[in-house]
Amino acid sequence: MFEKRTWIRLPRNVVVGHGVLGQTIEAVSELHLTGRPLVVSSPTPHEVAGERVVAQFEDAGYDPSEIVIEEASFDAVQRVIDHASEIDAGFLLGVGGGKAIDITKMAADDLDLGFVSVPTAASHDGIVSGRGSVPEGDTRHSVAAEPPLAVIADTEVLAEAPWRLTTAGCADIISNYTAVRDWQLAHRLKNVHYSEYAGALSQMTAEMLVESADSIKRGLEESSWIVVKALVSSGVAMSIADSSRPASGAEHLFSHQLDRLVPNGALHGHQVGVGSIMTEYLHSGQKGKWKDARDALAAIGAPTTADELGIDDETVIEALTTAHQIRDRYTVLGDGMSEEAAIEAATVTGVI
Ligand SMILES: NC(=O)C1=CN([C@@H]2O[C@H](COP(=O)(O)OP(=O)(O)OC[C@H]3O[C@@H](n4cnc5c(N)ncnc54)[C@H](O)[C@@H]3O)[C@@H](O)[C@H]2O)C=CC1
Ligand SMILES: O=C(CO)COP(=O)(O)O
Ligand SMILES: [Zn+2]
Repeated sequence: MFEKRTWIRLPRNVVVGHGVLGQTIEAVSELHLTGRPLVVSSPTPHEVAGERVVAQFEDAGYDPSEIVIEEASFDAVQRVIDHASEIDAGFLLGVGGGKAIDITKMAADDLDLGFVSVPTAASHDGIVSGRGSVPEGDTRHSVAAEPPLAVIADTEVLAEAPWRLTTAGCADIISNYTAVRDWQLAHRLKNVHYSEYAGALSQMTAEMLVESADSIKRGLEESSWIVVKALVSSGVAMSIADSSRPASGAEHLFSHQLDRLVPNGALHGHQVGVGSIMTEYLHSGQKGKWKDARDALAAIGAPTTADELGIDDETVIEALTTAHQIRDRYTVLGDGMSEEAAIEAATVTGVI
């Protein structure tokens, strides 16, 4: 008997463009979501877009409520769950960067409520994914979460966000190259399930972004359009895989470890970008493609060195040698790098 089964959960409405934040009610009512909307955001996104979303619901006769969270943590998820239960929320909207969106999709999953993703920055590829990424103690959890029923990505809002957020989104996409290489390696060495479709989509997304590098420029709204489409595509790859594997390999483990060592350090996308220069070197050696990764990042103005991340050399080495401990995910780091090997990789690639 044929036993294979797959269940791919994707958004129904992906609304991208100039001023589409003003179409929130339309996008939501088309989904037949009922009850009180709960808008979840973090402090700046609350000012940039959250207030406007709440005002639209008020004008349309809904009875919205809002909660502002400060960080991505299980405590924050619980606060949202408690607030949603208190007000008897009917559905949730996550308005903000990766952290606010992750918290909302995890709370929505627990509450069994619909969730709408409203990114205010093109800084990460969790906009569409059905995964949540949260640190806890010495580890980093990638947990199944509620994928959005709709995405409302207003390119006017995204283009007005600080430029570094957009370059971080580009770097999160460029890191897909090494993430897929790690995934294939884990498939060959550890028989980890590999999805050809998800792997190919993730790689193609990175290729298309790199080919568009000339059009990704500060002050051009078109750039936000290009980047957010890539972020959506990368999230779809994660949804197809039902795992963050297509977009998260050793370069992400390195970044997660940096988050532990230097809380509030550099942006997620910038860290994974620098990580991918070094993990590409580990995959393909000195004459390999690590220079392509570095040049692609440099072309869009993302950091390529520890200095540009604002992180000292010792911390980079500590993160590299301990990254494999973060999570049970086999990558090119294997069972860990020696300090000498880490210094060699970081030095040859010019990261330190
Ligand atoms: N679940 C998933 O599949 C994925 C999750 N992530 C997670 O997302 C997080 C990284 O996302 P980020 O967006 O970099 O972090 P973030 O949510 O902390 O946002 C970065 C900063 O940008 C600010 N910001 C957002 N929109 C703004 C705007 N329009 N104007 C001015 N400032 C604005 C925020 O207030 C924050 O200070 C990490 O926790 C990472 O693990 C990243 C990729 C995929
Ligand atoms: O950041 C991600 C993909 O870009 C998600 O990855 P994690 O599963 O490592 O949190
Ligand atoms: Zn990422």
